[in-house]
Amino acid sequence: MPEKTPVSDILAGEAAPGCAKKDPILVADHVSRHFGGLTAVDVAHVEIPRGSITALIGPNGAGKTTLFNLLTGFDKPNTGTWTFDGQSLGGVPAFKVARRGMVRTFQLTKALSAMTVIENMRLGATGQGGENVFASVIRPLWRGREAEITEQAEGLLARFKLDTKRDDYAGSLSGGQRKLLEMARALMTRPKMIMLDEPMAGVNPALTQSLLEHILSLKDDGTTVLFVEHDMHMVNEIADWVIVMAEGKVVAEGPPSTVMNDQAVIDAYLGAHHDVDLGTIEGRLEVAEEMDSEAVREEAEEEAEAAGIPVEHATPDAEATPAKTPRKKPAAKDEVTP
Ligand SMILES: Nc1ncnc2c1ncn2[C@@H]1O[C@H](COP(=O)(O)OP(=O)(O)OP(=O)(O)O)[C@@H](O)[C@H]1O
Repeated sequence: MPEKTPVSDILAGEAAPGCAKKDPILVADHVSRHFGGLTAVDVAHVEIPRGSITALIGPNGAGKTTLFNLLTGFDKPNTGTWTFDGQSLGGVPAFKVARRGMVRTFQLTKALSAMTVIENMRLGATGQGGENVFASVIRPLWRGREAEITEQAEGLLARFKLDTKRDDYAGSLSGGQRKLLEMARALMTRPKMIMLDEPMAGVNPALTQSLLEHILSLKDDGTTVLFVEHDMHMVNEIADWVIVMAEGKVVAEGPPSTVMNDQAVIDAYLGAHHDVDLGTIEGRLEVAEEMDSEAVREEAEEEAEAAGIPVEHATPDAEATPAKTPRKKPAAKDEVTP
């Protein structure tokens, strides 16, 4: 398994929102997207380091998925320019973005679930997300390349241990197997950079380690990985670099060990928990658990001690829910856990 990339290999100067990288594969400037009166994304500048694993984190509604959609050509920005591997990509449609080496994964749609695993893989060769299945099937790219595409697909299925599922309907796969299929089909275009949208959502905890290893193996192959994830344990475990968004902007950047204790990050998460009573120690501990943040946890525990409240009392289910276990986002409705 690859070691974490040292910060000195990633960073060109000081770690700060929008900071320069030594070898960025993606550089974006003034990217904004408005939905009516709502500003979903308003990123002044961001750089993604080549050959590393970068996590994009932030509270719900921070704009992470919208930014993914913009950069990969699945949505159009109101303003902004960006380059990928030195080439301008603004305004380039999604399937061409994929051919230039940048792909994103998609949760399996109904149409894709009704196709077999191998058909999904063949479709991945077109760089389509799955919304326009029938148009992509007839793309001229197919002609004369079917045997080659099938061979490549079978190789990837073997790598992701899905070869025994080759002719099963994708909809019959477990949550973890679906995530592997999403990753495998994205690799059909042999991308330089892969963008994973919540790779851990809906995955049985027993399969998370194997999924993490598959993601690390992408880096081992020299592929740049950018992923959106709410599972902070995963972020700590595999990310070399973390970019934090809140209210459409990049609010912090750095290696996982420092970002989780950054005041701007803590504020962004705390501010997002309107449903949690942050005036209580229980509320603070709940947020600490979600962020996997020692700093927030220690602060809340100190407060509990000062107030003479035993921490076990402040967290009645502390034993049932170990502090290091982050809360998971619920699985998508159509996902079946193994
Ligand atoms: N097509 C759309 N039409 C209107 N508003 C949208 C649309 N897509 C996203 N938004 C809004 O833009 C904001 C950013 O959403 P986005 O899904 O990018 O956030 P996110 O950080 O990915 O959130 P989550 O972690 O919950 O997936 C939200 O307020 C969302 O409601």
